[in-house]
Amino acid sequence: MVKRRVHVAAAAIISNDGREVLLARRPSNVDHGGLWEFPGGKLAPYETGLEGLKRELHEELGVEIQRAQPLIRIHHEYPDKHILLDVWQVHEFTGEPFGREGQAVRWVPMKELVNYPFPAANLPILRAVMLPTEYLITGEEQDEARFDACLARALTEDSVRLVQLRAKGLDEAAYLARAERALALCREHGARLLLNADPELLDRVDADGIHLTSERLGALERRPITEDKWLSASTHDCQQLTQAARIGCDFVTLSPLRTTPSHPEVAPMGWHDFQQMVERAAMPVFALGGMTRFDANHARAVGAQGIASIRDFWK
Ligand SMILES: Nc1nc2c([nH]c(=O)n2[C@H]2C[C@H](O)[C@@H](COP(=O)(O)OP(=O)(O)OP(=O)(O)O)O2)c(=O)[nH]1
Ligand SMILES: [Mg+2]
Repeated sequence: MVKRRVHVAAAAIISNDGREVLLARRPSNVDHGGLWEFPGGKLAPYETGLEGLKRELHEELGVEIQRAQPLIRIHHEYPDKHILLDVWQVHEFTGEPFGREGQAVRWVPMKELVNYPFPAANLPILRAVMLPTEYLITGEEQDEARFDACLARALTEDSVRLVQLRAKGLDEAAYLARAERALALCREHGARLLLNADPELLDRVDADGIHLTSERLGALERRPITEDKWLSASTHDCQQLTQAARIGCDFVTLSPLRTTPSHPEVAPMGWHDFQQMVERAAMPVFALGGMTRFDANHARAVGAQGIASIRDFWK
């Protein structure tokens, strides 16, 4: 049987305060009936994703999109069809949303999203909705006071909300001490902290998750931490992306996009290859390697979650 290919545009509509997202419930008489979804629907012939989304949100909710940005694209095999979910983050709209087709519609706090039953393809969308566009990786720093000052600056002035504590030069005791201070700073600013360390360290510091080096990623058979924590990993090629999906990573970095002073010997992949790999990855991907915040829009446009960087944030 040749499967039908269906291109669906869907919207993550975020409330003004950034805390809630709008969900709709699929009627009981359609496929995936009774499950919750991000409003949207199938594209008409020759429609682009954004055109189709505008039409669907008008038809289903009575709202007009003013500003939207690509969030994530997911290819998913259902038993009867191959579906491309083309998800947009809607930042601004006019009109008061209501279920024009009789469907239930509800604003749901981000934290409660995981309690709603969704179609199987939707898990990566939940991850993407909760993630910011920028992922800070901490710089190698000898001096603890300087470390604290750099992190505090990035959290306040750059409004960074996702931090990876990378400190290859520290022994375990020094790493743990730094992690405790970094965690306190992150909590103060509502940011999440992932430890680039042995997953077992999460028993010692109650951080928000673990970032795996590609070496740790390759050695794992299964997800090393519980579902309530976040798991990210460093990847550089398709094989590592597949491994990250296999062990249930929530998101990844993919590098090096450009040549960087820290890894001058590694050939950069460039935007073309990056885009092709991101398109096949069913999880949020941060572009890494010579990235600055000025690259974030372009990263989004080619399907990424955003950018990860040390140098652009560490000053
Ligand atoms: N809108 C939407 N569809 C989703 C999500 N997750 C998911 O697997 N799907 C699937 C379910 C359907 O097979 C397909 C969307 O088709 P649909 O039936 O809603 O299409 P439509 O709104 O154009 O409705 P219709 O006029 O064809 O009845 O995508 C999601 O979060 N939102
Ligand atoms: Mg629909």
